[in-house]
Amino acid sequence: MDSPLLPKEAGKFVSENSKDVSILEIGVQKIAELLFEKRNSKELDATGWKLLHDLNPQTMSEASVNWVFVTDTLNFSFWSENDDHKCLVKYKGRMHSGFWSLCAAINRALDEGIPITSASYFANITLDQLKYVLRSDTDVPMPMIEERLKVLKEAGNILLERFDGSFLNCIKKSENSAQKLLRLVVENFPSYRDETTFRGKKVAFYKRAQILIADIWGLLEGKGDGVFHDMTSLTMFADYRIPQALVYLGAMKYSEKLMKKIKQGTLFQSGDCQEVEIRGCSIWCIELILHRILELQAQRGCTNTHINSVLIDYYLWDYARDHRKDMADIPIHRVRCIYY
Ligand SMILES: Nc1nc2c(c(CN[C@H]3C=C[C@H](O)[C@@H]3O)cn2[C@@H]2O[C@H](COP(=O)(O)O)[C@@H](O)[C@H]2O)c(=O)[nH]1
Repeated sequence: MDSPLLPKEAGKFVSENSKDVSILEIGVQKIAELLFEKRNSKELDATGWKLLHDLNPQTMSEASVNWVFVTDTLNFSFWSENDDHKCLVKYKGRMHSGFWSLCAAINRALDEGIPITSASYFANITLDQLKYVLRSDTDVPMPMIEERLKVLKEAGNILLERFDGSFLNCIKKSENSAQKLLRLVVENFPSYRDETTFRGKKVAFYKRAQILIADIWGLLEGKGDGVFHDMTSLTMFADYRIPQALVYLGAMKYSEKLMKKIKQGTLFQSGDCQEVEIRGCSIWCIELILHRILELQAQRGCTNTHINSVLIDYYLWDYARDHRKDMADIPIHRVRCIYY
């Protein structure tokens, strides 16, 4: 079977053949200038992963690496039909929603003495135990609990059988290459194989596999086992938040027909043509933004920055979370799948 186009090439191919999603140069330029001004801030630095997000582990350890692996194995589909009625998890006095509700639930379980990040535990976890770990503090449960159980147990058993129960052993096999680690993850863990076909070509977005590598890089601050000499080969992570931010900021545009479907709350299927166009154009849009930032740096003689698509993604994702209300009239596209 022919191997798929990897995310960067996939994004380029999709954007060149997209009918309902387009990239707007003026918005690309605007975001590039916004981020250029922030080039030396913590928001655009690997250390921001811990400094800006207190639910993320704050210590570099094997346990923290496995925390990242469990969290990114479950890092998908948190949206609810009604945004005013959704899963919330209370942790240390604060309510958390979406992706952060998952992190809060993992930390709550660990505080309760449940070894949720130990492969020997989560490889054999029962549905009732997982429901307890991920329990909501509202009457709306976290979506897709059955799928979460399946992918978590599968990942736990593979980690025990092939990597002696620790994701750190998988990282060590990558020889400090993000691309090698990407291959190891998608070859060994089926739930990370975020691949589809578009206009007759196999394309891969690998959203959870790439964010897993990026989160390890962030946790380890790009040091020691977290040194990846090819971090710039990773793309943004094609989820449902970044497209919303790109449309809101004027860097991407949906056709009238597509925007109408999204505003009606249409449930798209993973792999639908328009869903692939949204994800693929998001990837390519961020690549164009990165290219513009590098041009601005060259024009203005700034050479010391280390910007890449991962840091642009992290910034825009946090931006989308912080501007949820401002973006209310740009709804997310709805999909239920295990990939994002
Ligand atoms: N592109 C991109 N997608 C991301 C993330 C993250 C979490 N990363 C944070 C953790 C440490 C880093 O510093 C990041 O701040 C989650 N997601 C995706 O978003 C969706 C959840 O959205 P909501 O329902 O609003 O929570 C869902 O598809 C989830 O898979 C990211 O960073 N980039």
